[in-house]
Amino acid sequence: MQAEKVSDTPLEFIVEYLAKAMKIARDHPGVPEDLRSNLQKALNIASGLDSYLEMTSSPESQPLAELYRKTIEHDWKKAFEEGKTSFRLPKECITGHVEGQVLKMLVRVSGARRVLEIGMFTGYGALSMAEGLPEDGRLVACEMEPYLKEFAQPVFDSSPHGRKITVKTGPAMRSLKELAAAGEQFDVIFIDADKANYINYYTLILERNLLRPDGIICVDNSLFKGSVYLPDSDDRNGLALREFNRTVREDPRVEQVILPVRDGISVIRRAPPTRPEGDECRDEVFHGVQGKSVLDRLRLDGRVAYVTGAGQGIGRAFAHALGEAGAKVAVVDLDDRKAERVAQELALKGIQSTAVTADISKPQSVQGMVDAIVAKWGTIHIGCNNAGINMNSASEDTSLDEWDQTFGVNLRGTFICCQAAGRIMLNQGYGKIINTASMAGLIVPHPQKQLAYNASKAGVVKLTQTLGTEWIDRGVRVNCISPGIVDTPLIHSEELGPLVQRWLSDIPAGRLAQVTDLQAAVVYLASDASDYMTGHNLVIEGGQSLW
Ligand SMILES: C[S@@+](CC[C@H](N)C(=O)[O-])C[C@H]1O[C@@H](n2cnc3c(N)ncnc32)[C@H](O)[C@@H]1O
Repeated sequence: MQAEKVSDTPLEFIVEYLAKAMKIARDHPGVPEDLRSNLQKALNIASGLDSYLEMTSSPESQPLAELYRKTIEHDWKKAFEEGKTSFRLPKECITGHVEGQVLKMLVRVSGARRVLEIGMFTGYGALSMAEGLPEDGRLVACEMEPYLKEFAQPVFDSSPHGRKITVKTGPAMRSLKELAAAGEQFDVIFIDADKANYINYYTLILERNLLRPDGIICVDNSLFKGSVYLPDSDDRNGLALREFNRTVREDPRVEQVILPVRDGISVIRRAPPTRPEGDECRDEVFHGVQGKSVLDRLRLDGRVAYVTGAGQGIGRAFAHALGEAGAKVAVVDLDDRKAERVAQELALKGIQSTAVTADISKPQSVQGMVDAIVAKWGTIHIGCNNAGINMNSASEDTSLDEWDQTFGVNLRGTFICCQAAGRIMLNQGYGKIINTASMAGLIVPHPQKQLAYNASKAGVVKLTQTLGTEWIDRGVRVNCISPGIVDTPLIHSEELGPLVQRWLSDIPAGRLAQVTDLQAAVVYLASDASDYMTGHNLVIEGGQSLW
């Protein structure tokens, strides 16, 4: 038999009292109809809210639903009587669907990688937040009762996110001190244990730097059934929360808002440091350039980029990287289906993208590409001239046709793109051009023969140096990236495949480059963080050119 539901949140109390008032109004014929009708309206609004929030929040995962069911069905009284728990834990302790979704959302939108929970109970909140963490994210849950760790672990094990969770049993204060002593720091901390200790947890978190700058503390039950604002309340926990909320409100190190979800969730953000006295700290090193941290300076929000040869391989990886950093991306390729496919991939990730077909060896085609992008997005800020070709032949056999074709795309084509996009950029006084050169412009990769490719890529480096210095005073930076041997389908051809083992012995890093090894470089060169860099050849080859 289901136990009668006990009111636990301000809203549940409102519903309970309205329902009682309504019953009285119904039972007393003398109550004016108007009063009855208004009471009913208030009751309808209040009693429908929680179930509506539940219904409209994204559904919980199967392991979360299982955890909820297991928790609600468990006999907590018996567990206490049998000495399995040191307190009688009410099942209402559980965070539940809507609050779990709020926590997961906060973890996701803040980009958190490390989360700390103080007071895990059966792990609903922990698993919700773990679901919001990236693959390599980590959550430490502090819980007094070893019994609860045993209770939660099988469900954690059934979830693909459970392995992100480590449970530390024992008093939370002791665990926090251990974590601080080990130099641990968290992006999000959820406080949901013994209310009287909230203030001590909060103080320790800030004083021992357990929360990273700009990190978030969430606090559960911060409205404590309304007793934090009811003048006649003498509930000990409610009064502790009232004092806690007031202290946080007056703490200049943080900013706070309380969301009236369930029993109240405080969201507390650790504010950026206030300007200290003394000249040495009042600079951009301390406060960031225009107040932006180094990671924020790598963002490309609002920028318009194109990448040629973006239908596959390195170009596709560049297109994804620029889009992930916030840019709108024109995916340019000779093959319209490939361009379209990559543009769709970007769109799936919520990146604004467009597919453009162009042959970069043809000036009119390149002009068409530039015009199409400008017509769509108004300008171009970032040009990645990446398309290139490579035909292998011994130098004595290299035909002029092969030479011309290779140079036509790799060097002449790159110049055509630089010039067409550069005109737009010079005109607006801002631009970032990133050309794809090659390690082959520095050393002579062997044993394969590729004279035209090597010479054309060496030309790309000189083109980059020349444009980079000629245009920098008008706001246009031109740099290039020289990848080593990249693991793309091209090198697994019948001709080149057998050479892979041989190449590996020439690479200090002991492996080929993956296209993802190049992604951060293109974002850096496209961003304001690299504004003082121009004409540079950024070599990413696992050390191969140094041996
Ligand atoms: C409200 S429940 C936590 C609910 C949980 N966050 C969830 O998502 O379902 C509070 C938990 O804090 C634990 N707790 C209470 N005092 C503690 C302390 N001093 N140290 C560690 N855990 C404590 C209790 O055992 C209980 O499991």
